[in-house]
Amino acid sequence: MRLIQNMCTIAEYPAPGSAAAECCLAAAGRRLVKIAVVGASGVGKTALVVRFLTKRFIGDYERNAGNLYTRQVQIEGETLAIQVQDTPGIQVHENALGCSEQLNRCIRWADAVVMVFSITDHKSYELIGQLHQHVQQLHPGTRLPVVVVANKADLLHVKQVDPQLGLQLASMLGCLFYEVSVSENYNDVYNAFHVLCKAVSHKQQPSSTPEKRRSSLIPRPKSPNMQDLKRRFKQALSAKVRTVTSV
Ligand SMILES: Nc1nc2c(ncn2[C@@H]2O[C@H](COP(=O)(O)OP(=O)(O)OP(=O)(O)O)[C@@H](O)[C@H]2O)c(=O)[nH]1
Repeated sequence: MRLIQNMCTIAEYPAPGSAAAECCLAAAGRRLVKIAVVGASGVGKTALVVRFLTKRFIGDYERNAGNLYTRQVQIEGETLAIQVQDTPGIQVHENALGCSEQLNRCIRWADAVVMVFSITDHKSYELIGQLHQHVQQLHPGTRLPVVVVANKADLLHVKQVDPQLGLQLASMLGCLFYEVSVSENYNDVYNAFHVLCKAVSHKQQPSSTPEKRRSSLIPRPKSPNMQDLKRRFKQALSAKVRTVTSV
């Protein structure tokens, strides 16, 4: 995709996890948050990513081959570098997800995932449960932050999925949920990404949680005075020697 090349905050990178991309960010001294955007074809993944990165809605795109972009965000006073990986649309073959190795690599690479469906496409909604399971399988032993996004909220007249169902599904899966219209509202799009960045940032810095910070401020009990300990040890020893000699 060429349309955002003129944005100085955005750069295209050759591949997720490529040494070149990560070196750049490391050199800038930024912590890095990696987000993959996944979902069925045509649900608005590219439109969502471009809206988040440029604030603009651009109606038509080439079919996505999977592009990676980066920008900086402010999270709780810290500037983080975030990389957003747009991915090709997922197909379903006889009830099984058709995930390419390229897509699996993107999911493994990610610190967090945005799962998009369109309220105008019931099949794209049905795919979310399976997709969530697939993501968890690719990240065994960790709870990856995931946001479910119901897009095209402006197209109510051709709605096939009640957004309420999306909310129910997301809470059943333990994910956050945002209903957005990429074409009409930037703030909801921004919030969906922002909340993910925050979740990852907290995960990356477990020692800076408020509980930990608080506990480090509580004064520790003072250790017993060494001189006092030595004196008591000597006393106990000489008492024992006295007992033995008196027998
Ligand atoms: N009305 C409306 N159209 C949208 C919205 N978001 C995306 N679209 C349109 O939906 C179509 C598909 O959008 P894309 O962003 O290309 O979808 P995609 O999921 O990246 O598609 P693939 O590249 O095939 O996986 C485009 O014509 C967009 O303009 C929205 O919020 N409202």
